[in-house]
Amino acid sequence: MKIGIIGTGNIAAYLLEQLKDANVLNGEITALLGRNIEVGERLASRYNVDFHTDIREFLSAPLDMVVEAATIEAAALYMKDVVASKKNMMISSVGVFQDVHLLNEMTALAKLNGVQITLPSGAIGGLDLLKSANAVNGLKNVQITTRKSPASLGLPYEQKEELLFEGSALQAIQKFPRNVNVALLLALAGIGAEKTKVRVIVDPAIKRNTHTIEADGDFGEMQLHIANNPMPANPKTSYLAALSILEALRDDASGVRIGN
Ligand SMILES: NC(=O)C1=CN([C@@H]2O[C@H](COP(=O)(O)OP(=O)(O)OC[C@H]3O[C@@H](n4cnc5c(N)ncnc54)[C@H](OP(=O)(O)O)[C@@H]3O)[C@@H](O)[C@H]2O)C=CC1
Ligand SMILES: O=C([O-])CC(=O)C(=O)O
Repeated sequence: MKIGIIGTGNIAAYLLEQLKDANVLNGEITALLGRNIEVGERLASRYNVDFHTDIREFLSAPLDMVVEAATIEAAALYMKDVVASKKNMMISSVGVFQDVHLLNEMTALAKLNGVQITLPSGAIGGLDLLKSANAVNGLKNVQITTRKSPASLGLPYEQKEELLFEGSALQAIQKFPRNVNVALLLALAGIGAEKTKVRVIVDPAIKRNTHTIEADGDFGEMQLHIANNPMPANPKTSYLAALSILEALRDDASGVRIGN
C-alpha cells in the first residue's frame, strides 16, 4: 500500500517516523502534501518521500490511501479531489463533518468512485459500542466531558480551572476546532451533532487530555474514561490519535475486521 499524507505537522511526522521501519505496516509513505515548504522539504529529504504543494501533482502519484493530518479547513479543501481521484482516505480532522450534508455528499462520492473513507477512532474509544447500541435506534443520550490543560487548549498558563463550554457537539467543534474532533466522532457514531452533549473544562492541575464519555439507551449504559498522554510536538493532540491512524491503516490491509 502506498500512502500519501496531507499535513506536515505532528501526526504527519509521527507517521513518517514509525513507517520508515518496513516491518510496522505492509505499506509505505511515498508522498506528502503541505503548504509549509521549509518543513515539507525537510521531512521529504529525511524520510525519502516526495513533497508537493499542489494537490494535482500529489494525486498524480500512484497512491492507494491518503491520510489527512492537517486541519478542518484543509480536509474541506482537498477531500473531494482525493476521493474523485479514486484514492481511499483517512480523515483526522473529523470536525469537517459538522456539516452533515458534506458527509452525505462524500459518502455518495466514495461509493461512486469505489473507495472507502475512514474516520479512525482518534483520541477516544467506544465508537463500536455506540454503533451497536444504536443499531435499531435505541441509543438515547451521549455526553463527553473533555478536560485539558491550558497548554493543550492553547490558553495562557495561569488560567484557573473552569468550565469553558457546555452545549452540543455542533457548537463545540465550532468553538474548539483543534480540540474536540472526538465529539464529532461520537456524534457520527451515535445520535448526531445536535443531540450529543459536550463539556470542555480547562484544568491547570491536569497533565493528560482526558475524555469521559457517558451513554445510555435500550442497551443499558456505559461510562468510559480515557486519560491520554499528549504528544510532545503538539499537546493539543493525544498520542492515541496518532496510534489510531496506524492501527486503522493496519486494519485496512488485513482480511479480518474485529469489533462491531
Ligand atoms: N480525530 C481525533 O481524535 C483527533 C484529531 N486531531 C486532528 O488531527 C489534525 C492533525 O493533528 P496534528 O498533526 O497534531 O496537528 P498539527 O497542528 O501539528 O499539524 C497540522 C499541520 O497541517 C498543516 N496544514 C495546515 N493547513 C494546511 C493546508 N491547507 N494544506 C496542507 N497542510 C496544512 C500545518 O502546517 P503549516 O501551518 O505549517 O502550514 C500543520 O503542520 C488536526 O486537525 C487535529 O485537530 C487531533 C487529535 C485527535
Ligand atoms: O487529542 C485529543 O485528545 C482530542 C483532540 O484533540 C480532538 O479531538 O481534536
